[in-house]
Amino acid sequence: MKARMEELVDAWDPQAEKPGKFSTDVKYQMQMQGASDYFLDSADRIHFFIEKDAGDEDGKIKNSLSKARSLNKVGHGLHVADPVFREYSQSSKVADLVEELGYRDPVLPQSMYIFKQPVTGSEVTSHQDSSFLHTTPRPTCMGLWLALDDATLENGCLWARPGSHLEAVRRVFVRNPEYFEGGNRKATQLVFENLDDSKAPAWEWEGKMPDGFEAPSSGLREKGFKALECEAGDLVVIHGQVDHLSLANTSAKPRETFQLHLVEGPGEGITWSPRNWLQYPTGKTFPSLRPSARKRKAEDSDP
Ligand SMILES: O=C(O)CCC(=O)C(=O)O
Ligand SMILES: [Fe+2]
Repeated sequence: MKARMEELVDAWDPQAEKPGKFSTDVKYQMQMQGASDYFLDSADRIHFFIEKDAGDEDGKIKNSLSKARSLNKVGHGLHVADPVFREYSQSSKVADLVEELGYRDPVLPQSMYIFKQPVTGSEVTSHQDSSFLHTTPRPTCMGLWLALDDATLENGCLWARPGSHLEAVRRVFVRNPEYFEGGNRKATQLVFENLDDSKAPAWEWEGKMPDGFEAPSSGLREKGFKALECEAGDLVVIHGQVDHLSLANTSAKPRETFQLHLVEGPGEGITWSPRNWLQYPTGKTFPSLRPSARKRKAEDSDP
């Protein structure tokens, strides 16, 4: 996967494509990423997003940085658009695991390759994945987070808050009806909508890390987070309601990961929210991880 990503980055022409910037800082997300069609169009494609500090005003990569070192992540369709990532994402190994975890008609809406660059890799603020990949009548999102390097306290490993999987989804990140239905082109394209803020920790609503970025480890532990250090090749399974985050990588070591997100599909009476930021082009559906669907596909392509 690392070797394949190097090839994809080599072939990427930032001048031609004008990379999007990515940050989980809420205000920034509304202004910059929310204003980017490149982000909205990335669902079934391979799009490149640079760190917010890696670009100038028009999104051009600063001269001091190579394109490879500027990247925050690549998404959100590696699992459909690239053969190497597709092979892993739609493998029996992944499908069997997901089935064992109780999914009956799982589909794969999204994948991401996160770089968390040495020294410049920024934090991912605390969130529940079901805010970004929402289903009704109940949330069904699950993340499969694969470490491609050892992930430690030093280079920005994951942190999660045990027990938070029992809490409600507090907000959803949706396409703004004012923009998409009301035709207000001055409105932001994406907005957070509150579902249940009764139990939300104050720091979440301020769009901050629980600790305000200072003395991270102790602040996080006080708020109930635990570090999930792991080795390259480990897979962390993240329930869609679990609060999780990662801190900036201030070390010289890389921390690359490949993430898959799945939800339960229509066979189980579950509907992908038409308001989710991520929507496939008309006529296309998310790839299925259901064993029967995968078997049929393998037979179809068997010469
Ligand atoms: O890799 C990270 O730092 C965070 C990733 C994440 O939030 C996810 O995979 O859901
Ligand atoms: Fe996440």
